[in-house]
Amino acid sequence: MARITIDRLRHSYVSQPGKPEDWALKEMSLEWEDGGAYALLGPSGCGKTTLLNLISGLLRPTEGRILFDERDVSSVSPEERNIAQVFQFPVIYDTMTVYDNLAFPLRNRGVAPSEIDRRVREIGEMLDLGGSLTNRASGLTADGKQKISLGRGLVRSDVNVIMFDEPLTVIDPHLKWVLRSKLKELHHRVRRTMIYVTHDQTEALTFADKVVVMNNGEVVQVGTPIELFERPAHTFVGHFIGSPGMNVLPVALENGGISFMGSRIDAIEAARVDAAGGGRLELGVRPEFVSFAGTGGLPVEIGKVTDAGRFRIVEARHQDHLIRVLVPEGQEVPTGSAALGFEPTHTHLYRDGWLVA
Ligand SMILES: Nc1ncnc2c1ncn2[C@@H]1O[C@H](COP(=O)(O)OP(=O)(O)OP(=O)(O)O)[C@@H](O)[C@H]1O
Repeated sequence: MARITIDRLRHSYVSQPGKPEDWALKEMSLEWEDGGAYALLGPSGCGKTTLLNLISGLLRPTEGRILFDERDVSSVSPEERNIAQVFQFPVIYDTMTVYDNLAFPLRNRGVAPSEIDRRVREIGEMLDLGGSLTNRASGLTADGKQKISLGRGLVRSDVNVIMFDEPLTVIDPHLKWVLRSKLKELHHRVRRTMIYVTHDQTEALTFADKVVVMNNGEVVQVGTPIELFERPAHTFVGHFIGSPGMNVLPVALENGGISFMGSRIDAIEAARVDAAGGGRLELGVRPEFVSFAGTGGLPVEIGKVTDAGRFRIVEARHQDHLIRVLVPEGQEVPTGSAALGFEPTHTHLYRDGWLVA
C-alpha cells in the first residue's frame, strides 16, 4: 500500500493548451494517506476519469507529478504501478470457478499454492463467497461478479491502491446498499488505500472518510462528509451535496449589514466582509438550518409542501426567490405568510462562489 501524492498536476487533451477551458484537469495538489478510503465525486465531464487514468498510468500528465510514497511514478507503466481496478462492468473469467478467478492474479505472480489457498479462502469469506468458491463464475448475479472483481484486487498483497470506477452502475437498486455497506466494512478490515469514483453523493458519502469534490476539472473541496455538509467551501458543493441542496441567495453589503433583496440578514455579521473586496456576494444556508421565526424574520409566502418521510420540504418565496425549509415530522408548517430565520453558525457567505472564511 502507498501514500499517493498529486503534485501540481494538470492535464490537457489539446496539443498546445492556452485557454483555461483547454485544461480537462486544472492544476491540483492532493495527498491521499496510506490506507485511507477516498471518494472522487463530481458530475459527468468534471474530470474524474482523467484523474483516475493519470493515477493508473493510462495517461501521462501534461504537467506535474504523481508519487507513490516517495517514488515519482508519473512516467511508470500501468503494470508497474500495481493498481487494482474495479470497473462499472465486472471483469471476470466466466468459464472459471469463483476460486480460480480469485486465485488467478496470485498464480500469475508465482505465489506458492498453499499461500494462494489461504488468501483465496480468506477473501472468499470476507466477500460472502465462501459457499460458492467451486461454482462457475458465469452463474453469479451482477453483484456476485462485481465482488469477484473486487476480490481479485484484495487477494494481492502487492497492490498500492484499489480504484473503483462507478462500481455499482450495473447492480440492482435493492442490492446497491448491500454492496455499498460491504465495501465500507471491507475497508475497515483490510485498511487498504481505496479510491472510489462516482457521481452519486450517497455512494461517495457512505464509502469515504474523505471526499474530493470536483467540478469543471477543478477540485472544489476535500473534506469529510460532515465538513461538506456543514461548511461547503463552494456554492457548487452546497448544491451538489444534500437533498435538497443548499439555498443560495444573492446578498449585498448595505448600511453596515448584510441584506437580501433589501431585508437585513442578522445571521451573518457584516464585520466578516471586506467591503473593498468586490465580487458577487451570496448567502448559503441549508434547508436543515432554516426555521420559521416570529416577527423580525425574513417575510415569505409559503408554497408547495412535499412529504419526504421523516421530514417535509417546504418551498417558501421571498419576492422571486425560492428558499427551501426542512421541517421535521410532527412540527407544524404555517400556511400563507410566514417569516424565516437562518441559524447563524450554519449560514455562510460566499464571494464569487467561494466561502468567505
Ligand atoms: N480522450 C479525450 N480526448 C479529448 N477530450 C477528452 C478525452 N477524454 C475526456 N475528455 C474531456 O475531458 C473532460 C473531462 O472528462 P472526464 O471523462 O475525465 O470526466 P468524468 O468526470 O469522468 O465524466 P464521466 O463521468 O462522464 O466519465 C471533458 O470535457 C471531456 O470531454
